[in-house]
Amino acid sequence: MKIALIGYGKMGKAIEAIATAKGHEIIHRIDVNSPHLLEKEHLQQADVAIEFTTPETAYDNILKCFEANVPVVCGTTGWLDKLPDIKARCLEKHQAFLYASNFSIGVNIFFEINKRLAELMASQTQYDVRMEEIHHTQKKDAPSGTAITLAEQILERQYKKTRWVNKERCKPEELSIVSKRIDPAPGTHIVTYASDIDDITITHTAHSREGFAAGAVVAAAWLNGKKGIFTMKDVLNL
Ligand SMILES: NC(=O)c1ccc[n+]([C@@H]2O[C@H](COP(=O)([O-])OP(=O)(O)OC[C@H]3O[C@@H](n4cnc5c(N)ncnc54)[C@H](O)[C@@H]3O)[C@@H](O)[C@H]2O)c1
Ligand SMILES: O=C(O)C1=N[C@H](C(=O)O)CCC1
Repeated sequence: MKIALIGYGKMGKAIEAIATAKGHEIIHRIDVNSPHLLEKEHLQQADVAIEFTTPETAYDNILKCFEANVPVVCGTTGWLDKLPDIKARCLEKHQAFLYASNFSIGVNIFFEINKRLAELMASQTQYDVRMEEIHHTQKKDAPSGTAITLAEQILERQYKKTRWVNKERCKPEELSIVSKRIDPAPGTHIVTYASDIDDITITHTAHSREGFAAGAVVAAAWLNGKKGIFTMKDVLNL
């Protein structure tokens, strides 16, 4: 599979290592210094594009992939206000798009556990739910995309909570997400249900970026040749 890497930072480099080891070919490494490689004539040489850049650049990069008729796997977080628009344009232009706030298999299983736990706790009103996420200090967005996914899963099932907030002290109807930035944390997510009697805590701790990168490569191989909008649930059959 010929891959165009859009974003050649920490994730781009981790993806390159895994994709190359699996026998895939990286035909473009695109970053802020090589914007010309985002032109159609270059992008269309790839079977699939993998986009890990910045909250400010993901939207335009994805549209360029659609213009070049290249399936795109995107892991950039912090731009989700534009996701409905990207999905509409993907369908309108008959393209292929797969977004995940977190590509690791472990986190995608954690998402399923989080949903089930939220369902079980919905009627246990003696517990109050809160969240914490810990990442490295270079991270641009807060809360993390993964934390937002977890929070939305809880909000869909916990009738006591009406919205998430990115602070510790909040109203009873708000779901607190505390963001900590500590090097070199690749990504830790903690969901706690606390009561006077006991606490239930679920935690996912990434030990490196390998899981995110490996998941993105699996997703890219899966998306190659398909049309439509997909998630990691489709890839992993969860
Ligand atoms: N979904 C996941 O599993 C997952 C995992 C880790 C990180 N992320 C997200 O991926 C994104 C990138 O993370 P990172 O740690 O690699 O960041 P990074 O800062 O190390 O790298 C970002 C790269 O994007 C490049 N870039 C900036 N503007 C660009 C543009 N217009 N076109 C092409 N490239 C451009 C930069 O040159 C840099 O190489 C972040 O949003 C992060 O939150 C997602
Ligand atoms: O390093 C990052 O940045 C990460 N971003 C994703 C998020 O925002 O959830 C996934 C974990 C690592």
